[in-house]
Amino acid sequence: MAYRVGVVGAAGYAGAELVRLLLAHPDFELTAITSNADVNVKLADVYPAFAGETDLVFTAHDDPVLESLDAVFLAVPHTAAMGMVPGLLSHGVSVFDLSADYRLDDPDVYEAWYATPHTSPDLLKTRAFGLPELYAEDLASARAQHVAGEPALIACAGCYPTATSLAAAPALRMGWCRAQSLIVVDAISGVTGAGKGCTSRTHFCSADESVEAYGVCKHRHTPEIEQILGARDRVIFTPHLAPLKRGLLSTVTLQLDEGAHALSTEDAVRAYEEFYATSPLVKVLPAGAMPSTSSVVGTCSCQIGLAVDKRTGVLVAMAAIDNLCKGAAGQAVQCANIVFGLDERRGLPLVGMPV
Ligand SMILES: NC(=O)C1=CN([C@@H]2O[C@H](COP(=O)(O)OP(=O)(O)OC[C@H]3O[C@@H](n4cnc5c(N)ncnc54)[C@H](OP(=O)(O)O)[C@@H]3O)[C@@H](O)[C@H]2O)C=CC1
Ligand SMILES: CC(=O)N[C@@H](CCC(=O)OP(=O)(O)O)C(=O)O
Repeated sequence: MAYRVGVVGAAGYAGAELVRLLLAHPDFELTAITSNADVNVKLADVYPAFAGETDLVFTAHDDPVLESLDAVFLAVPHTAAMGMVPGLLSHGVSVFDLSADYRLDDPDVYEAWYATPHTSPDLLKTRAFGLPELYAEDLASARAQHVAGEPALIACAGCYPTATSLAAAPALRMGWCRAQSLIVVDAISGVTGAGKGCTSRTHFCSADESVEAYGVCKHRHTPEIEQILGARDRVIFTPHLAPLKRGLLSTVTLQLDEGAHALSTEDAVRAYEEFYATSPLVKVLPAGAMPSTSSVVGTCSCQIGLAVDKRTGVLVAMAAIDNLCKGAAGQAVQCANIVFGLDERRGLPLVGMPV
């Protein structure tokens, strides 16, 4: 039996990626796609990549059919999502929210970073955090809710927090890092990370042939990364925009504790391989190999590379993902697979284009 699902915000970049994945998924029947800007327009007229594959037509974001579905994926901006989630849940629809609205545990932290009061803070206590490799228990609870006939709310992790945390969390959880030390994150994203709308920063003439830092010391993903890593006020996060369509590389520098100074790169690789032994979407590369965005673009895989610098006593942990896939749509489908009792890889592309 196929589960009936919908995508709200399907004309946006993350929404269109959801459509790509869901149309190819054997267990989900994509029943509704919404866009207010393109209502009554055929999907293939907006994204010619879908020509000949589907006759789906956009309906409005408040299409009542959404309330009858098994699950809805929300690919709308933060603040818009929290206007929709309580209503969908009240109709028994599970929600996979790609926005930041339900990611932060503390509504005051949300208000401080998003300049908007949270309108359904109670849901923050029961939502699952959608980063399966690091929040298996949350996803198991969401699965149990589904089995019990209750709708689940999954707050899918952000793109930068996903790559950064997959790179850094094992070292922190295994106790390798010096207590209270700073965690330095330099990350690079392709321009689709900024969504479909064009700004002076993302305009071709600004973004092409240039790499620039932005949001320095004030990016809204900082508290999300700190929450996942359990490192409040210790993350220095510097995102950069690069002239790529898709792809995100996060390079994290972690100060090793004296007890971990004997660690070699090979030891670190072995320990990370063990940490991710039951996480099929994460590929830990051998010592000396470097993750690259080109290897993961179009896939839901995350490649991790590691290097220990004995001279300075740091671990450099790097993770490459496709911001639209493992960083957004693919991770949402991975979470849905788990909630609906399917193999977490079901329907997800895992091997990129070799060249
Ligand atoms: N792009 C990325 O790499 C990632 C994105 N995300 C998150 O996914 C969500 C979508 O991002 P992205 O696809 O990049 O954004 P886009 O700007 O490309 O698309 C946004 C979509 O949201 C809809 N929308 C805009 N405003 C509203 C509103 N007020 N109420 C309801 N719907 C609205 C638009 O609908 P319409 O068609 O009517 O204009 C559009 O379809 C965001 O929350 C983003 O933070 C998460 C991780 C990575
Ligand atoms: C390149 C670029 O501009 N990226 C976006 C982040 C991507 C995103 O969609 O944010 P969420 O993961 O929180 O949804 C930014 O820096 O705001």
